[in-house]
Amino acid sequence: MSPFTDKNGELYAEGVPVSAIAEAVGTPVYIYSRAELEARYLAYAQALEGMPGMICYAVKANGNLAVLNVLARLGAGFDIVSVGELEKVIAAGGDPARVVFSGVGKRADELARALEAGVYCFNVESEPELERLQAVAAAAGKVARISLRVNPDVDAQTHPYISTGLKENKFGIAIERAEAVYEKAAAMPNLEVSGVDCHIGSQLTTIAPFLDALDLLLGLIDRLAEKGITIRHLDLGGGLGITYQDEEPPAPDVYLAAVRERLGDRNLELILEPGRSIAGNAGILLTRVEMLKHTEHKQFAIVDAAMNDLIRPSLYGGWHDIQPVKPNGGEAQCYDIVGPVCESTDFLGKERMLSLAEGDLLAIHSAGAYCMGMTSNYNVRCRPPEVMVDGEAYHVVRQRETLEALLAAESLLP
Ligand SMILES: Cc1ncc(COP(=O)(O)O)c(C=O)c1O
Ligand SMILES: N[C@@H](CCCC[NH3+])C(=O)O
Repeated sequence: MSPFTDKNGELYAEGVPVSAIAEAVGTPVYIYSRAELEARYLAYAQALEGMPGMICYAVKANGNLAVLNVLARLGAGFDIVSVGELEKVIAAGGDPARVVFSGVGKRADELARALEAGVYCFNVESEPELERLQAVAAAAGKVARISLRVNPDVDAQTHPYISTGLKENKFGIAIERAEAVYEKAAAMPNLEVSGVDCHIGSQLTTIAPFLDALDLLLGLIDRLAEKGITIRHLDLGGGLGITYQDEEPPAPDVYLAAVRERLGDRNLELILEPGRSIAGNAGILLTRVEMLKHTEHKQFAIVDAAMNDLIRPSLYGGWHDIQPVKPNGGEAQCYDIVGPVCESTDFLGKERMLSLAEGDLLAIHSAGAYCMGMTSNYNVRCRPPEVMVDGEAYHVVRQRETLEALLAAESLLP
């Protein structure tokens, strides 16, 4: 059940009326549920029970320190794509030995820092990266554990902007090239070949594309074994979707049961890198109606959150449920919910049937993943604060950005 539910005619986050949070910290504000984050992580951890492996939460989905800390306390691993994410994981109490490092453009200084911190594995995405890592590891006198991210050319059947496992995508090493690159890696003195990795896309709502990719990777693992290259771990990336509207993605236990069946008695450690399916439905964005604008063609509810606060609708046509915090029982009308930014793509939802008045609070659901992390200062708007609800209590886990700080970061010419 969602941690964001109606009680006494208004919306609660766990045991806290969200209107109280709006009163205290203002709007727009992101609100997360600790219980939901924990439940979603544990669903994965339990589905993996009895087999060696790690659930490495994809930090990019939501990298707030408190979010990372909640997961680190449960023993989560982390999937990172930058040294910035690594430092956040460490600051949040995460164990670098449970970190995998993904990403297509890792700088030499990032590789060096990750090696020094002792990350579990580098998910190498190209031959130039392999050579760069060998050089960095040699200079440090260390051995770096690697997997190759293989691009299996599988259609994830998701939005083209968040599909990553097709030939035309920039990610990974083409599966046809993979054996040759593994041979090259195995001959490099400061690299230890350990795994095979893939990540075919995000917001997948069926298991079939994952299993197609898995079959291709298992075939590769067998061919490598014939060449004397032993693969010890398999990283299937993230990608499991969530319900925004009416999607019915499989639960982690169903997904993992299918994977485990395919793996049979192979002696492989399994790594997953879920992001959205852990954080997505653990967060909402709370916004307030500034004004209602009626035109001949349309009715607009102009709210105090905008595309700079939540860009998924503008960028991917992402659909998020929008719900009045205290429904007023009036007659619903058709509104476009838009922000104050000077772009026609600045909308949070279109053609929603709602009964609204100026000053009303609205909750934008499924906003725990890829929302706060993708905020910007466009139109010189300050990034919103973040609040973590924990039972009957709540904590501000990131302050609202201030105009003073924004101005202070820039300077005039001398
Ligand atoms: C390499 C990698 N791992 C994990 C993820 C997390 O994906 P998701 O949030 O769909 O689970 C992503 C993002 O798509 C990614 O690029
Ligand atoms: N930002 C995307 C997901 C990107 C996944 C990262 N590889 C979204 O909101 O759906």
